[in-house]
Amino acid sequence: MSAPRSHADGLDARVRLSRGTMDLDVPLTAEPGQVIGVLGPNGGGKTTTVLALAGVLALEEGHVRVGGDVWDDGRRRLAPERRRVGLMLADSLLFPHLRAVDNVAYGPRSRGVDHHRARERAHLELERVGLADRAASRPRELSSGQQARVALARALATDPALLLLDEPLAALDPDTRARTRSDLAARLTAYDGVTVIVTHDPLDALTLADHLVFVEDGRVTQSGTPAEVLSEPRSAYVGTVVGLNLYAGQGDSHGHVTTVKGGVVVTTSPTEGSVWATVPPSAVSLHLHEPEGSPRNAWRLRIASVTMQGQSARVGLVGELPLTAEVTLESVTALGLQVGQEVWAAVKATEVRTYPR
Ligand SMILES: Nc1ncnc2c1ncn2[C@@H]1O[C@H](COP(=O)(O)OP(=O)(O)OP(=O)(O)O)[C@@H](O)[C@H]1O
Repeated sequence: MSAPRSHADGLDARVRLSRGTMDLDVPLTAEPGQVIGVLGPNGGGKTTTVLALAGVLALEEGHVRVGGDVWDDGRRRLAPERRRVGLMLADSLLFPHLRAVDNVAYGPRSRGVDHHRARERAHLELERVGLADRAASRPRELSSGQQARVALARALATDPALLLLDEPLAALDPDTRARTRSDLAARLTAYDGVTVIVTHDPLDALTLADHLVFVEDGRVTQSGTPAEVLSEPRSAYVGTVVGLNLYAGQGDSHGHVTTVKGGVVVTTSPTEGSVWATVPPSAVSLHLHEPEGSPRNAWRLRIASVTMQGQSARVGLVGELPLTAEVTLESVTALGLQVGQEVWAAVKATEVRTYPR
């Protein structure tokens, strides 16, 4: 029987360093085979974390241990080229004059593997990303999605214990992105090292990662499985990513939550004390007049934005309670919704969830 896998065999890191005005302190642990999705707003510290794991930036404190090897202990740092690490960025950074197979073989070659074995390995890695028949193509003869797959093959050709993907799909158009995302997911399933993927795209994170870590202003604001994060977001940014209206507030035993900005939300599932309250945008209905039958939640708000999304529209509302509503296109037309207009927004108390903050 094989020994159970643990963080000691995978990634065990606490990345502490300052960069400019940012003070970064990010713990990250993962078992072999796990995919960690790192998300966060611009400037939050995601790329800095990746650069520290790769060894490009030194830790000031903390540690990076991978597969039981110490890569950085805050005093001594293993050079990037001596780490078993694979890196893939938004720009695939392929050598334009080299064929795909030689681009992939470059990694093992630069680590001392002989020419023949490096090329053999490169062919195998190209086959694993579905590009066996494009080995002789140069980057300019490949589509953007194929170039991304060559970059992935190159990152994996050195048998990294840690694979770092920083916005790997960001440069692709939406169709190519969707296809490459599923190719990437398939390849990662067969990879037994730890993967850390930095992304802005919730879909990338939810489809590729089995654990999410949100980094905002140098700190982890939430971490958990996608299901945990989806059901209980714990920062305004996470709320936006998972597409829920999220309010911090104080709850009482009668189901009233007074939000920190002053608005009141009523729920049938009260939690007392410091709470988060969520309202799904699809649960918000909009009306020109005060809704009858007095729903427990009705606010008079002003429309700040209307964005079409397929067959529905997202309506941004401001006032005593900032709110996003998702309504049908028919409602937009029937109500004649326009930016600047005042409307009533109603939400059933049964649709409001609360949980401790
Ligand atoms: N070379 C640098 N010198 C000084 N400060 C820097 C440097 N690079 C980044 N920073 C600062 O470090 C912080 C984190 O940057 P980082 O690139 O890690 O963020 P990020 O989360 O990856 O953002 P983005 O999503 O925009 O790529 C930022 O506030 C930035 O101002």
